[in-house]
Amino acid sequence: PNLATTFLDLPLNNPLMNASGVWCSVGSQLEALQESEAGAMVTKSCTLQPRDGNPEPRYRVLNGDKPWGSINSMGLPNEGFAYYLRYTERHDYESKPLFISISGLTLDDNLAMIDGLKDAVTPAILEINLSCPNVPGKAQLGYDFDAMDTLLAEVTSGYGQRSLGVKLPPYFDIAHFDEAAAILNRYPTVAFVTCINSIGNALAIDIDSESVIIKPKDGFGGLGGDYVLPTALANVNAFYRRCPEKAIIGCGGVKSGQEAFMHILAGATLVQMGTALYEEGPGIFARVKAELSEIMEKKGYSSLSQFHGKLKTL
Ligand SMILES: O=C(O)c1[nH]c(=O)[nH]c(=O)c1Cl
Repeated sequence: PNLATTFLDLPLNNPLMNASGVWCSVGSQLEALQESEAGAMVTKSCTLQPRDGNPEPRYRVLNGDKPWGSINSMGLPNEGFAYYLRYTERHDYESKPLFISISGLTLDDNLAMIDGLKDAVTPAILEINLSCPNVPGKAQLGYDFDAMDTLLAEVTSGYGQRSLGVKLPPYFDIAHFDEAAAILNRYPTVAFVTCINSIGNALAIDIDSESVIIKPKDGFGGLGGDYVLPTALANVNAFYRRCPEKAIIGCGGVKSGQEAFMHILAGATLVQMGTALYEEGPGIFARVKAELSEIMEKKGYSSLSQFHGKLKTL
């Protein structure tokens, strides 16, 4: 079977990539992704200035030996926009496409980063993060539809005719799928939607210590891993159905070829891995590629297009 695909007219060897935030904050990690079997890669969401982020412990896998997922409240630690812009200038675009994720703390910061990017000659693809749940005092843009609309109006005009994408939080209500999609569909240069970011503000408890397990925010943090797969699939399919002109990138609960296959069936063109990558490292891409290929072989599919978005209903 052939795992090759295209995204915004760029060729990819396979549809797998990292989720922003995982294994992509510093040069050594980015180089490891570059060397890995990932079909594409994305940088850690950045702010205009470097940030230390929240106090540790701020990431934990949940339930010890049999982890069902992760909880994190990193707090947007990153090396700052200029660092990632420099990486976009030294990335090997022949080997795989690069996405750059920005998550400005203010509209002005987002516009400043957009301004820095729009003149850049690099073909890095912009993914704007509207869904960081862990910056104390900063509500998620993705849950404030007016603010999201205003940001998209400003950002798309600042970015001109260049295509870009948005990273959305999970939604849990059909009316919210409808409203978010209606906003996105008013911005034709928003060429893709990445669903989902972590399920925000979960709480994990350790009964031995009778305590929370991460330090920031009294233990509240974003949930990833097996726990979020059904919600991730729903968001991928909801936006796939509602935004026929846009590509969907699936993220959430992918740890093997099985979940990658589900995301593609639900409408994802590319598939991101976060928690599973954090735990296994960049070798995961070769493993999941082989597993996806085996599933396709068994089902008689020779290309992704033969089942992409072909989820059946009853
Ligand atoms: O705490 C974080 O850095 C973080 N953590 C997440 O789970 N999603 C995000 O978008 C971000 Cl920005």
